[in-house]
Amino acid sequence: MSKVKIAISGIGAVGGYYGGLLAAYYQNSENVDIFFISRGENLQVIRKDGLEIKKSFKKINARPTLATDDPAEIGPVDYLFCCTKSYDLEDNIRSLAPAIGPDTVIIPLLNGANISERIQQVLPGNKVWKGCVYIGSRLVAPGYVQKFTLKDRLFFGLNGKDKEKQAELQKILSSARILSTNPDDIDFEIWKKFFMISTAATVTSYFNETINEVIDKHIDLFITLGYELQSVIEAKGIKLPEDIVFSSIKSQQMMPNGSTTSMHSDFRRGSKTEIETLTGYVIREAEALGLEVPTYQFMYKGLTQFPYPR
Ligand SMILES: NC(=O)C1=CN([C@@H]2O[C@H](COP(=O)(O)OP(=O)(O)OC[C@H]3O[C@@H](n4cnc5c(N)ncnc54)[C@H](OP(=O)(O)O)[C@@H]3O)[C@@H](O)[C@H]2O)C=CC1
Ligand SMILES: CC(C)(CO)C(=O)C(=O)O
Repeated sequence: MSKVKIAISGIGAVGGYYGGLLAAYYQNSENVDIFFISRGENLQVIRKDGLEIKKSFKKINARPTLATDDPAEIGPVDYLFCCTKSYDLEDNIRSLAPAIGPDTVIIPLLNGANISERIQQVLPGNKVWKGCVYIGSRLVAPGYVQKFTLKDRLFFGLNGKDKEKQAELQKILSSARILSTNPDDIDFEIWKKFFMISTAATVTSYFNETINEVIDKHIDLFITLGYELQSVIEAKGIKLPEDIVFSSIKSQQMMPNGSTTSMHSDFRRGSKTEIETLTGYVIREAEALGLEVPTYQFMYKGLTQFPYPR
């Protein structure tokens, strides 16, 4: 039997965490090869010293079969996890062409409501599943990923399709101690995660405060964003849990003090951000549906039209 080839594109906070756990477990495996698609100084450090992952009190060093910035060195893989940011999703997917064959399954782990659909538009003939993750992690230095939340869950799938292949992937993940769920209704999970991250990323970035700070000081606006987003998602015909506005905030109260969203971290660093995917998307969808989302609108305006206080 030929080896299962798995590539992870974007060895940052999310790709580094999941790719790292896979590479550490399958190092020297006769059945599975793990490839990292990375670049720059991060790639140089990983090639030299491996990738270090800090998870609670544990440190794991991971060395993939190959770490490269050239997907042609890898060739077509069985599974390709996409873990870059959403602002360069399409360009990144095009650059991955040499690693994508007719049987390659693509699994995006990015935050966003329509990430798989965006990939499918670039690759209309390929298999694109859906995915999302609940972890909080950061690439704190080249070659070094820290996970700061206890929460640790990866959801993936494609409603009712490819079940056998999904079972194969889930076995590969669980052997590497990656907690994953392959639900019957992956769309539900994607929208639930989008709900959580869109509201939290928007409010933490707007106030330049951590999740617990905005819960303490601006709970009213956090809730209002939730109601606005709930109205948009429901108008699209998507069913969410009835208590989504409050359960979503409650689930984030469990995050360690000082935790914030990755979009807020990007604003703080002065980097490019995912605002169009996490905030702008809601405004554009609301407009198309003829709905008002005033709180989203003023926060979006504040975040896009004024210099960010740092
Ligand atoms: N961090 C978190 O806790 C969570 C993040 N997410 C989501 O996951 C996605 C990824 O986020 P995160 O991991 O934090 O982001 P990071 O910026 O930490 O990681 C993305 C990585 O992708 C690399 N990259 C981008 N383009 C390419 C390319 N063409 N070739 C090789 N490498 C590339 C970046 O390199 P470079 O630095 O050189 O650009 C970077 O190292 C986002 O959608 C985010 O919202 C979801 C849940 C939790
Ligand atoms: C808020 C958090 C850490 C929760 O998983 C997240 O998804 C993100 O920052 O992108």
